[in-house]
Amino acid sequence: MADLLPVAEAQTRLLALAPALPVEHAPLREAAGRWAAEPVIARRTQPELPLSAMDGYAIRFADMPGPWQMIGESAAGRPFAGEAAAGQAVRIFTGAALPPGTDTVLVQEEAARDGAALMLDSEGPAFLGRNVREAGLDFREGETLIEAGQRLTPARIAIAATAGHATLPVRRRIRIAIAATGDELRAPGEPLAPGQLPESNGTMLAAQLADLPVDLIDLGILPDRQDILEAAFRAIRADILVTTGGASVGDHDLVRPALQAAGAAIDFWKVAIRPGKPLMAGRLGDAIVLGLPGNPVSAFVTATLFLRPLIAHLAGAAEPLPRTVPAILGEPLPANGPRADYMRAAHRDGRVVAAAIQDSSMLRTLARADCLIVRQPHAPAAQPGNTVEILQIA
Ligand SMILES: Nc1nc2c(c(=O)[nH]1)N[C@H]1C(S)=C(S)[C@@H](COP(=O)(O)OP(=O)(O)OC[C@H]3O[C@@H](n4cnc5c(N)ncnc54)[C@H](O)[C@@H]3O)O[C@H]1N2
Ligand code: MOO
Repeated sequence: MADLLPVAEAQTRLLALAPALPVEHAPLREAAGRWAAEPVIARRTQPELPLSAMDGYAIRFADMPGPWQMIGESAAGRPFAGEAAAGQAVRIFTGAALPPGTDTVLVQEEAARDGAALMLDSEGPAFLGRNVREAGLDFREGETLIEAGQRLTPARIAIAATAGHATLPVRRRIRIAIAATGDELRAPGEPLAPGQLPESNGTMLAAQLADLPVDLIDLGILPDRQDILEAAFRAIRADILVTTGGASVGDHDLVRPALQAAGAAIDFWKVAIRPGKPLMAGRLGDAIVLGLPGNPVSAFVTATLFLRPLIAHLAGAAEPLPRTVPAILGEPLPANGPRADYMRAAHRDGRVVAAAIQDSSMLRTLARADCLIVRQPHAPAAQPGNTVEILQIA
């Protein structure tokens, strides 16, 4: 197994092939799901003024227990114009600015009204500042709200909007060409002659990348012909070329020779991983090439561990690799061999159980799985109740 590259080393070498893509300023809705290319700094303080957290009455706490004289109203976006003096109160609503002279909000459920007179109907606010959101409670102008390399999640898009940004700095979108290879493949739904098979890897990969900032170039199904593969690879104008199939050692596994004939420099081929051993990576002109194995489960696992991280890295992610989480094993596992194993598994009664058959051609076990149990090379046998690391996939 000396010729098989450990998974972590292969990931490091793949990411090292990636250039730094240019930064652009994308409108917030287009920036969502991408990664901040620079820190995002607050351009304003939130809230800018003390605001009421409840519907009720703005009062001075020193006037407790009342009564008060009502002098006006403050609503969100329509603040009270004047200032409250001792003994005065202002009707106020959630999100409205606290009128000058007041410091506390009496919620309306604890108050009684008689015309312009306001009285307590229970104990009232317990302390000065009750039900008031102080200026700067959320954040202050100049504070860093999002670090460079963090993903622009829905919450981070919202805070950027609140902080005064209409656009955010992100790496430009990534152009990715996907080619399935194999004479036996036909587009999904097409009639099949004996020995033919519906193409599924291209569709699966597109689905696996649906949440990433990529523009797909679909090269469709390429035949097992080195000259045709080479011509197709030469014509690529993309940041990443992904192929599936033809990566192994058979007479019809022509992706590597075709890439080399097209001028590609292969950085590595074959990784100590199951499934997915014949994975290859390299450069073809300006493009990074990733050759995934053809077995559907192998393509899925290597896309999870290599293709998605490569895209995240190009897109500016500080932490592009998928993160495992601990889980409790429900059934025993045998000792592992020399390759890291990513076993299709599912949660059952709060524990994870690996599928009985781990064949890399079987989409049914993959479709039933909600996680992959990660077994390090030479991991000893594991028993129910042991903690294992998993990658969530559904
Ligand atoms: N003598 C050896 N044989 C094999 C080795 C080896 O080391 N020595 N490695 C095995 C491993 S591990 C894998 S994984 C496979 C993958 O090889 P390839 O990348 O060359 O894959 P293909 O032979 O082209 O296809 C494998 C299998 O998957 C089906 N397939 C391919 N593409 C698609 C697609 N786009 N959609 C659906 N199904 C696809 C294809 O029909 C084959 O059944 O090699 C082992 N062999
Ligand atoms: O390692 Mo290959 O990916 O199963 O069968």
